[in-house]
Amino acid sequence: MKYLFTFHPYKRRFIHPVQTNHGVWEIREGIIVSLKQEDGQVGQGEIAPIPWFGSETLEQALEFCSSLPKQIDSELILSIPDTLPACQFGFETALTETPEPPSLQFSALLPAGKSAIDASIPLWQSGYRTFKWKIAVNPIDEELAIFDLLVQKIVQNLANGAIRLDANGGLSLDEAKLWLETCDKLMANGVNIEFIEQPLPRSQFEQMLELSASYNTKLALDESVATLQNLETCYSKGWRQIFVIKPLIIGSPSKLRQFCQQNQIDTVFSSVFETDVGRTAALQLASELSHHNRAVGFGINHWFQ
Ligand SMILES: O=C(O)CCC(=O)c1ccccc1C(=O)O
Ligand SMILES: [Mg+2]
Repeated sequence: MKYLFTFHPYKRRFIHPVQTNHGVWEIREGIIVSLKQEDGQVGQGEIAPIPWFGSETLEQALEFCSSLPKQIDSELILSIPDTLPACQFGFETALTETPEPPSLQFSALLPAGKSAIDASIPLWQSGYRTFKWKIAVNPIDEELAIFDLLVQKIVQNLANGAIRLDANGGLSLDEAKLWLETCDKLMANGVNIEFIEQPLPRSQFEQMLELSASYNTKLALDESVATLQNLETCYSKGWRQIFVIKPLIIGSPSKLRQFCQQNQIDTVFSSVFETDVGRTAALQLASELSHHNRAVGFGINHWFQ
């Protein structure tokens, strides 16, 4: 099948810049690709790279789009190299129509620092029961003190709430142990700490593997499994706890499907602050492939001005 190919770059400013251990993120840039069939039907897909996370850059994606002829076919799309994972996702999802995904449980992302506490209240009231809080942004004693209040507010007082922490690879080994001890104690008191995400940088896989065997609190890999090749490597090296999957940057959705069907891995699907085009395709994959006891990290769909 031949398609008429066009693409449109976009740029959106966050209402509240996103703060992580990697720094402050103010503008989300990406590309919407359109594939028009001979009968006039148009399929859309989204390319939303995060270079600091291990995907290609926006420039590389733009260069790839610009290098293509006006007419392309699915054979070309299925042969996009693994060095362009966000392009693989954008083009492949534009080939197929996505039905409305069934309803999923969503996790809400709290702002870093102490504003998390106030932010959690209206989110709880609007129905969120899983919250993710970024750590390794401020000094650890400050964050431990805020965490204590956060747990009192949202998890302990109100039954059935869960909290996940995301360090974005920003902890030292000692800090990671301190967080894990803290979480283990809370868990022993009935607090639902779902997991700590990417405590150490991806260069420290072996240490994370050891930590995952030494504490009750679970660990999730995120930066370490940014692409499908990374995920396969971590799985083959013995990772059996949680894998965060960011569909828009992991690469080919058909290869992801294949991997998840062959290996019963524990997954958490997560957004990269894409538009509704990528979001719909990503949620479809999440509903097919995620374990339904884990909320998807696609909460609050109004990030942008
Ligand atoms: O996963 C979520 O709940 C929200 C999305 C999120 O945290 C995120 C979004 C963009 C880039 C990196 C990350 C991250 O998980 O580190
Ligand atoms: Mg993360």
